[in-house]
Amino acid sequence: MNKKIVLLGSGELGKEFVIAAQRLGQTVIAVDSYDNAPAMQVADGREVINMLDGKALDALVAKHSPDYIVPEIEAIRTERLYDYEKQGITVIPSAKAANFTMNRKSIRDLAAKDLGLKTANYRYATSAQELQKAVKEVGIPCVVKPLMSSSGKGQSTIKTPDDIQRAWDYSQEGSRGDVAEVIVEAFVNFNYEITLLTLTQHDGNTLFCPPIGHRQERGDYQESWQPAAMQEDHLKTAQDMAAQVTAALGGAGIWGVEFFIGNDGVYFSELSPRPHDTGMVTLANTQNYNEFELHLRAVLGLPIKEITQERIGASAVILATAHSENPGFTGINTLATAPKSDFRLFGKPTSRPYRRMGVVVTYDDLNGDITEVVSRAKELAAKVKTT
Ligand SMILES: Nc1ncnc2c1ncn2[C@@H]1O[C@H](COP(=O)(O)OP(=O)(O)OP(=O)(O)O)[C@@H](O)[C@H]1O
Ligand SMILES: NCC(=O)N[C@@H]1O[C@H](COP(=O)([O-])[O-])[C@@H](O)[C@H]1O
Ligand SMILES: [Mg+2]
Repeated sequence: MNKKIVLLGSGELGKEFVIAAQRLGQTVIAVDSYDNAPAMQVADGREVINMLDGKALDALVAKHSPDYIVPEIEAIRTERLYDYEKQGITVIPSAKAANFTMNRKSIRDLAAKDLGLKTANYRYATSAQELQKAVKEVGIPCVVKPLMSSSGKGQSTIKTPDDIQRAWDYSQEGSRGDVAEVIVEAFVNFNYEITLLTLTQHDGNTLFCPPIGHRQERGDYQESWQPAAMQEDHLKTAQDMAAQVTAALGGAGIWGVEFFIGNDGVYFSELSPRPHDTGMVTLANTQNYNEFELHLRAVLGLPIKEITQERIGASAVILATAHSENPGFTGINTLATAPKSDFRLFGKPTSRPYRRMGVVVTYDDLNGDITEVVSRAKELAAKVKTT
């Protein structure tokens, strides 16, 4: 069963996915907009194209005629994926999932309006003037995000009316794709937030990983841990919502479904139809299969009967501090000698401030102390500096 997979996006998440695929003898062509991206370094082949260019995507798919197309980022001309599905290529998890999640409007309207899930109150705006009006309607504080962006790019919080113009300008700098529109969401004063990794399978058996807690700065994750302590009824509510939204989008794979938990219950935030950055905590072997192995097995249609928690764990990111064409690290020996921990350096060929360059994972056995495991991950990550 050697299958050919075209991976659209070749960052750190793709790299671990390719490693999982290689271990089961699959062939992967890794694609991104720049050469020597992390996943390319371990794949069978590579292509450098602009994935927002439909013609370039068509040519790539025609050239390789893969069994599977696995999107790894959002910035893809996802409308084209429906056609590839019609040609008999399996898009993971489905063309609809990739298409709806690339634009915050489609996924938010599906969740809030069609499925009636609880979300932050929200409006859309296509100009600074419309944003003024939208902010009045949802109230201050509120969060502004480009419809097409990820990892917090172009995202900011409005705390006073004076912030509105700046939030608009910032959203336009951080937006990728060709849409100028933003979503403005009421600020949810949550107690904590989680990612619920959800596995959908061809046989209809949907499974959930233990919830992952995480902390964000500038809209980007800093640490994550598993399991996140949670009230049983909140977990059940989140699982129900995750089952509904993944069923509406269709297909098999791992999904990172994000929730805020406040005093007034569980809010659906957004989801990735692919491995999630906060799910890198599973690289600490917290589960019988990490999120990348789960994704690969779901892609190949290998049945997963259960997901079990084997350890507790945490992850903390290693971020670059400066622009470099030849990034390096100091402090790696400290990581190498630390007990109950491991790390990844992604091999990104260039750095810019706040670019994620690596990750530290820590773990303990099931009766360990999660707070201690998280502090250890943070302390270790802080010992590494990029040069
Ligand atoms: N309405 C909100 N109220 C309070 N906090 C929010 C709200 N929206 C976003 N945040 C905070 O910002 C973080 C990033 O937001 P979101 O997940 O929407 O951005 P993103 O760019 O899609 O990030 P990623 O691609 O990494 O998941 C959230 O995890 C949360 O901490
Ligand atoms: N929140 C989404 C996320 O974490 N995506 C991961 O980051 C890479 C882009 O990194 P880069 O911006 O450093 O090239 C993506 O390719 C994916 O692996
Ligand atoms: Mg998010």
